[in-house]
Amino acid sequence: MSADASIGATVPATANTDLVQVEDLWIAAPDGRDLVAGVSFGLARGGSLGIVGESGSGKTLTTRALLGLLPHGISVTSGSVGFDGLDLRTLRRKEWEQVRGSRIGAVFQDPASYLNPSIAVGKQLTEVLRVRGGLTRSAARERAAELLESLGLHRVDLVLTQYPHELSGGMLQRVLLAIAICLGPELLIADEATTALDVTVQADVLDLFDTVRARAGLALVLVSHDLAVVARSTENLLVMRNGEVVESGPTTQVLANPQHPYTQLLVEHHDAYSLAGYLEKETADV
Ligand SMILES: Nc1ncnc2c1ncn2[C@@H]1O[C@H](COP(=O)(O)OP(=O)(O)OP(=O)(O)O)[C@@H](O)[C@H]1O
Repeated sequence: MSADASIGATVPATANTDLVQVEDLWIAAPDGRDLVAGVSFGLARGGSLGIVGESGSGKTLTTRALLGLLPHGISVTSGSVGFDGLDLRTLRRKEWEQVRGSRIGAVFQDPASYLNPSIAVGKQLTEVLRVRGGLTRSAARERAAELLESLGLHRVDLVLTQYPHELSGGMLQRVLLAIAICLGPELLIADEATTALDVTVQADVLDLFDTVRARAGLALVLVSHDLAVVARSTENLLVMRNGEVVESGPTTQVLANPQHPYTQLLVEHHDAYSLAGYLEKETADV
């Protein structure tokens, strides 16, 4: 799909055909303090990018800029946030509706807080398919069941009638993922989406990201404090500290052979065993 010329402004044309082009992004707090300072990265269509860094390093704010959802009072002060040739900074509220949730989907750490506790999850999913996807009631129901089944849920007819509190964390994350991908986005943002899950469920959900990406050619931005998670699921990596990118490059290369002292520290303090499997090949190549 190409940029819709009817919404927003386009980013200056370059030879770069990346789906996501973030250039020299600065984000500031209400008191003027810089929270994100000069972050740049690109992400190819169908590609994957991990963002790691300690708490407060600016990972979430960077991805929130891609969703046009910065917390109240926090603003982008300069730089550009390009998506398929569109400058997201110039979108108006109405225009965001054509992008957020449809062309860019997102899943977060606490799926329950993104679902309405008093509405059955099936209704929440079918509403998106009906209202935003234009499907009829019965087509939406059929599509919702299909989607949940493809995301590894069993007895989906029952699940569709259940309320968020009746589902486990892993099931809720699958429901949220179904909502995030049901309109066929080109980009999925996953911000600590597997952090609260136990290790086996976490692996299942990460497998689902792979499946969905392969099936739909989806690009992925994966924010995690866990180096093993990004090592497993992303091709390229940004390491952030104090709002800045201190190191970037192919994930296996950055983690197997970190150049910046901060990345070295992160790798050193990470459970070496959990990283080893993913880095084996790279280490053998170095
Ligand atoms: N609503 C807010 N008001 C003021 N400062 C904020 C707000 N949200 C985030 N910040 C500040 O912005 C900086 C970057 O926050 P951000 O949430 O992007 O970090 P992060 O790397 O995602 O951390 P974590 O891993 O803890 O989620 C931090 O210093 C944080 O305190």
